[in-house]
Amino acid sequence: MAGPRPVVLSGPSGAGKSTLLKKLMKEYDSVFGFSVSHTTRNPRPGEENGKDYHYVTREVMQARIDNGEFIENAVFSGNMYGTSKAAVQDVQAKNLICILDIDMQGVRNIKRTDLSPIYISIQPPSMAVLEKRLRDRKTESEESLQKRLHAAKVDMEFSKEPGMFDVIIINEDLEDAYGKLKETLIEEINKVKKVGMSS
Ligand SMILES: Nc1ncnc2c1ncn2[C@@H]1O[C@H](COP(=O)(O)OP(=O)(O)OP(=O)(O)O)[C@@H](O)[C@H]1O
Ligand SMILES: Nc1nc2c(ncn2[C@@H]2O[C@H](COP(=O)(O)O)[C@@H](O)[C@H]2O)c(=O)[nH]1
Repeated sequence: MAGPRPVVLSGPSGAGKSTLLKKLMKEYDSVFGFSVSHTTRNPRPGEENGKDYHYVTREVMQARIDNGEFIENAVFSGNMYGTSKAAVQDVQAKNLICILDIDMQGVRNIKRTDLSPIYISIQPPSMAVLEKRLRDRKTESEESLQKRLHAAKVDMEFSKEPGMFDVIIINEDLEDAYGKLKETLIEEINKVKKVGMSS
């Protein structure tokens, strides 16, 4: 379907992807729509089924993958995650910019599709800062935290692969990082606003 280009936000767990995308969706609520992924991990306090994720069992997730319902799927830190075709279509049907928050396996897999998004990597200023943010968030067990830190090291190298991302944003100061994110997306934002005004 023709429409605004989707946006992929990727980067290590704890780098600040959700924080940045929530700010963006708050400021431009009629411009962006979130692609609600499926996951087998448990909801965190405050997360809502159908809004943050569709929380499903492994059996349900695997059956839907086998049924061809996903554009991409991956195992991250021991849990399954995936972007369903319906999640993206729901946003695109409203002519909004679809935002996907996915890990690096998802980025590789999306590159094999015809989605053609803008690829943005959100990176932490250092591993030490990342670890502090993840610990302070208090959402992970020690085991999950260690898995996420291990994946983060791989992700930080992956983000440097030439051509992998259109833009890499270091999220040190939140307002600076948010400013860079808006700057990257302003052209697409203005296109959607223009269409909204003329319809
Ligand atoms: N620039 C920043 N300065 C300080 N703290 C930050 C900054 N950006 C985000 N945080 C905090 O760091 C923690 C991790 O951020 P967030 O949950 O947005 O990361 P994430 O990349 O979405 O992680 P995940 O992939 O695990 O969902 C949160 O507690 C958030 O409030
Ligand atoms: N490949 C995919 N990765 C996804 C998807 N949804 C989320 N994620 C990534 O998983 C990790 C962990 O997320 P968390 O919410 O448990 O902290 C993070 O890097 C997300 O970007 C997806 O559909 N596909």
